[in-house]
Amino acid sequence: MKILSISQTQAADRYTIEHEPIASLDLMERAAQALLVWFLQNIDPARPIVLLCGKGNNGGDGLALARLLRANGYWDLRVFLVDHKGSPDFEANLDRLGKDILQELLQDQLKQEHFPADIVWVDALFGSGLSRVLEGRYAEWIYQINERSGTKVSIDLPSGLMGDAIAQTDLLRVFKADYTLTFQYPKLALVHPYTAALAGQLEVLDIGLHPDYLQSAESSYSWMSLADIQSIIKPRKKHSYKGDYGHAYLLAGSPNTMGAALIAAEACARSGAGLLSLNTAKETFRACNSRLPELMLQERSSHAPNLEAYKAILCGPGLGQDEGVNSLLAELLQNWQGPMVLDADALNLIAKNPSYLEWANENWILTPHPGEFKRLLGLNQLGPDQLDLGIEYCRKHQLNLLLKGSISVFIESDGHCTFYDFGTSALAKGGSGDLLAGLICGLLAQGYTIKDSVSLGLALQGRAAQLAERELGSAHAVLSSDILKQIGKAYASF
Ligand SMILES: NC(=O)C1=CN([C@@H]2O[C@H](COP(=O)(O)OP(=O)(O)OC[C@H]3O[C@@H](n4cnc5c(N)ncnc54)[C@H](O)[C@@H]3O)[C@@H](O)[C@H]2O)[C@@H](O)CC1
Ligand SMILES: [K+]
Repeated sequence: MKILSISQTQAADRYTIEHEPIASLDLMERAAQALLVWFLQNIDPARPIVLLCGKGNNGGDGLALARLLRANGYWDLRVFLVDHKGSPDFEANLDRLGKDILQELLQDQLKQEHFPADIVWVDALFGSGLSRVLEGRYAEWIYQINERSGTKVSIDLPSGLMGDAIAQTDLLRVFKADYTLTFQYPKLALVHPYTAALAGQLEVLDIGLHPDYLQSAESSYSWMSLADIQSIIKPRKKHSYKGDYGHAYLLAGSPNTMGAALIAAEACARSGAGLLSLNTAKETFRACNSRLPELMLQERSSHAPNLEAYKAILCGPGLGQDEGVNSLLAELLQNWQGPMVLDADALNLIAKNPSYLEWANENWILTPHPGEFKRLLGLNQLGPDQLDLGIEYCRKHQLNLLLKGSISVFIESDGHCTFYDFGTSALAKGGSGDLLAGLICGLLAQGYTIKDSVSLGLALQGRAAQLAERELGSAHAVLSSDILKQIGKAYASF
């Protein structure tokens, strides 16, 4: 699914209104119906709800939703208005709403009034029409509400977030949503690593914008959903043997950090790779054999072996950064032309030796977490320009980079970005990155393309984590070892 700019978003609305055709007010009603369905599925009608409505069409959505909520049994409703005059669709919806639940939003109201702790705040102040940072009473309201408890739901965009003007965002002047219900497709600010956390959990609601516009619109950003994954998976053939599924080669582990290598190796094997060799420290062989007897072990030396037999390589998990490892890595980077995942210590060594990037090519996939990303790019902190800097880095060195996070971004060597929201909080633990790197390497070994390996790897990791969480009852308790055991069920779930 493409991610469109705000001007394209506005054009998509106009195109739909003209070509479906549909009246703008009816399109707003369709949007409100989609919002209502989400509320019916997620919010108990007994809870108190306050809707904050601006005077543009985002406020109009809020008014239309308030009317539909009321008609569907949500009785404890209040609507705060910032103005009675606004866009035509806002005013039309204002006329349709019972006056008894309307109230003017006063300057200090949110600060002074008592609101119950289980309240649901609906933010319909600003959506895609926001053109500058919030100031004055708007900034004050956002500040006051962010201090309040309750469940916070934003319509289309959290107010204060400019859909695609990331650099202009003031993080302290944005409504901090628990859920953002956005229309038709995500906007860049909802998935961008600098601002995504402000949107909370993202829900994309289909409001039937015209498919012809969406198809023809150009964008270098896209969004992948789990529904897109099934078509990627290659079935395993009955008449096949291990050689059909590729031989993966792992350069990973050292005596103190074998766990990372073993997690990556097991993930690689469970992804379906036919054969798996691990180049690691000799003194760990006994542990490797007992934990994963499927492994073929190769004693570490400071020279790379003949790599002809292998289809894909993973370097990094638990590798360490000593001189022997460094020269072995350099040799691999220089000589191997096939698909390769570079993670953890391999990234740290590249950050220390930027000249290695001269050997980079389109088969490299760097998989940094934000700390490693900072080191690779030589940044002190990650600001609003982090994605642009990542794109520049990939284009310059002609490599691919997966920036891992609660929403991960895959930047291809041509600068195209794909965003993935497949993670769960169970993955916020050591071992998750090793597991993902192993999955991607195993998929590459089986002949999946670079992009498909990344997409399927993230999907398997995310789904397996969800399944482990369900089995154990809580995200807190999930370990990488639990996630590894769910990879089979994750495959079956697509
Ligand atoms: N037919 C359509 O175009 C549809 C629009 N929809 C809704 O319409 C929204 C966009 O509506 P609008 O374009 O009216 O824009 P908004 O409702 O986001 O707000 C625009 C208003 O805010 C003012 N404004 C902008 N920045 C400001 C600032 N920093 N401080 C104070 N005022 C500021 C503008 O002058 C304008 O009056 C979408 O986000 C979505 O919620 C949906 O109803 C779906 C259909
Ligand atoms: K909003």
